[in-house]
Amino acid sequence: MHLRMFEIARDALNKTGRYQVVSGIMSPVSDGYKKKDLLPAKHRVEMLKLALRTSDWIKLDQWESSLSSWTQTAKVLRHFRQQVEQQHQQHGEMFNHVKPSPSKRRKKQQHNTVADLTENQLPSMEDHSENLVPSVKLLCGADLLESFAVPGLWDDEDIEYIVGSHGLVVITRSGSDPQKFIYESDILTKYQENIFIVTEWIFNDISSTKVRRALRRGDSVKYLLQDSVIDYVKKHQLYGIPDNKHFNKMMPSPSQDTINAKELEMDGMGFKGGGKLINEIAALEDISTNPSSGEISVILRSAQNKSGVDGNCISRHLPLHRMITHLDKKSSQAASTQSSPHRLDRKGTPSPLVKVSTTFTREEEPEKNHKVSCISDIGTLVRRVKNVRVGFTPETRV
Ligand SMILES: Nc1ncnc2c1ncn2[C@@H]1O[C@H](COP(=O)(O)OP(=O)(O)OP(=O)(O)O)[C@@H](O)[C@H]1O
Ligand SMILES: O=C(O)c1ccc[n+]([C@@H]2O[C@H](COP(=O)([O-])O)[C@@H](O)[C@H]2O)c1
Repeated sequence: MHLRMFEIARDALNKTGRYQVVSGIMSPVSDGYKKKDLLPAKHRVEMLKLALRTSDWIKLDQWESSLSSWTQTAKVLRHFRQQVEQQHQQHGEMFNHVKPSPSKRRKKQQHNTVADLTENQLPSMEDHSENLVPSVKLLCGADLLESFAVPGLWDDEDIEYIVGSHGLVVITRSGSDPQKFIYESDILTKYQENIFIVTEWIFNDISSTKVRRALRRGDSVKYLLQDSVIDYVKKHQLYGIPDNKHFNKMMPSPSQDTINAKELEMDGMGFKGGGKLINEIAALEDISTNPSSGEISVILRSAQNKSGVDGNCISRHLPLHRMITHLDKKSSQAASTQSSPHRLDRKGTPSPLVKVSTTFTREEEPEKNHKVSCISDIGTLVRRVKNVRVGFTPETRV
């Protein structure tokens, strides 16, 4: 949501026609902030780098995080203003996407020097010339605005400086009422012209605390964080994620998922990104269940290898050490016979051909791995069998 906030704010400001947002700056707090669960800046910075790879306008700035002690937000904003002014002097045109006409530009050059600008002014579309220095505003959620009222948390003069000299862009958050909060605060009411409230209608009650909690519990956070960030968290065992094989299999690498999806287009074998994928065509020969033990067996017969040890086809139990990522019934020559699991039970019915894709990760040798990580299409079959529990015992067959 920290990244979404930038997008929401940019849209809202640009739509007014009075602003053109030229850049977003993400400034991770220093380790000196000592907030509970705050990871070392080194990791937070790396995760941000990964998360920001897909943005061409939100930039990571490491100045604040590189300091050993915590810096108040007012000072951080002052720092960025100075930086923006410096950059503007050196490469003024970098902030200009819309070039005014030469006559207009001359006029602006005469009147809009850095000193002419009030500190909280952002360049409007009309005034968009190289002589306008972009202003720096603090982007926050409504809860941060409301934290201004927490006794002893913020210095009054800092609040005045932040709101009076820079300005705020506040994204609404469930449970908050920024308008009311501003109304009840004398200082905020005084500078309310500088507070831009953006009502976000696509409510998203996500919070870092909740994401960290999910990670700690080994729950999936896919689609809440970028895949690359999830991989980083896993690799470095951050946020107390369970360091055990069970967890690793319950939350397989998202990048691996992507690779598998691509690989599924092709038949054959391959190693990519640390994972080994085997696609094979097999005949679904039998599915049987044992309600008392919870055991489920699927017997597949390799369609390629017709010469079995006993002279028949090789029947293969798919043990749980395999992660069945895909059981493609569309490739079946007799897909319709699969609609009823009872039919599958009956020996002698034509064996439907299925395409099975299994994935092993390099670190996890299949022989040692006895737990199911993911069952996709076969789950439909399994759900139809009443009173069957999928067990996680080494003997269980799927
Ligand atoms: N879902 C959200 N909607 C609007 N603003 C948000 C949301 N999540 C975070 N923010 C804002 O992001 C900024 C960074 O805050 P912070 O790091 O405390 O995020 P958080 O997700 O609320 O974290 P935590 O759960 O640890 O309090 C704050 O201004 C906060 O208001
Ligand atoms: O400057 C202050 O007095 C101040 C007081 C409280 C919080 N902040 C900043 O607010 C940001 C969010 O803080 P938090 O604790 O809500 O994650 C973080 O960048 C802090 O440095 C800043």
